[in-house]
Amino acid sequence: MALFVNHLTHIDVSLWCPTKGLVGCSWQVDAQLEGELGEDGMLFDFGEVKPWIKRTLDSGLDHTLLVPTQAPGVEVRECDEGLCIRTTTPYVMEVRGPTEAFTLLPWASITLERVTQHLSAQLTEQRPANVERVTLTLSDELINGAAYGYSHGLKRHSGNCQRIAHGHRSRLHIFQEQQRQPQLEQQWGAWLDNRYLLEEADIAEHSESQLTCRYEAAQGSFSITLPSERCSVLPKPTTVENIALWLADQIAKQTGIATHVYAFEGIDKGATAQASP
Ligand SMILES: Nc1nc2c(c(=O)[nH]1)N=C([C@H](O)[C@H](O)COP(=O)(O)OP(=O)(O)OP(=O)(O)O)CN2
Repeated sequence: MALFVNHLTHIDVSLWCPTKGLVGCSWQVDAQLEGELGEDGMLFDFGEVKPWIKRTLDSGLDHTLLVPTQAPGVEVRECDEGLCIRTTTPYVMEVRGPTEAFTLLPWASITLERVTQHLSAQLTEQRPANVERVTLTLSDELINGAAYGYSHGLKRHSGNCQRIAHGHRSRLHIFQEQQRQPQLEQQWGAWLDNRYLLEEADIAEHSESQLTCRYEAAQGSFSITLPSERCSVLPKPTTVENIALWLADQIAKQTGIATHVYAFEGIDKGATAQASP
């Protein structure tokens, strides 16, 4: 007997890719549970499936930086903040933060298949009575048009969004004169893809080649150093509201036309803002 729950939740993470560097991802989570029926005729109450799986993901891998510890040039060590991750390929990066802000995975690269198996095994190990096996399916949102992955951290967020390197993969909709602008969407989506977005006030060091962003948050001290060309600096916190406002403003100035932006933060949510040149 098997029970399924589709669209159970989303996972928003950043991962270190040996070819692309820091990549923001959002994955949809579907779940299947196999086992025996209890006396109540149920395998596991639907009302409990979702909170149980969501709780496990939220307190584990969600909103962390996934680090493939066997990837070339990746070094992990303990530091005053908790953990220090250093990379060399494809670029030099250093991230420091509390241990729970990272998920260390003993692999050469992070793939959706490996993460899916890892989480399914973890949930199966912690399964409730009646349940014999839990199988998750993780998938990227199907996006017919422009999309971009980005990484950031929100130091004032009371939850796990304060972690300095978590990310999202997001749609981008741009309207001018009430019409979608697919060319502008592609252009800005490509420019934003795999960027690190940060608030100007959090810049600790900035040279032509490297930028360090550092802040204190409720969970601890965080810092990230990476190539300046990979970063975009916003005047305010990198909430999706401010990203929408910032993009609308930049695009209106670039094109000289009033612009309306729908910025998504991962799957199915976001903010909208308008700006005039
Ligand atoms: N109004 C806003 N609220 C939040 C923002 C924001 O920009 N504007 N941003 C965040 C974080 O960046 C966070 O990464 C969003 O993650 P989310 O998946 O929404 O967080 P939850 O775990 O609470 O939601 P799920 O149901 O698990 O997807 C937070 N808030």
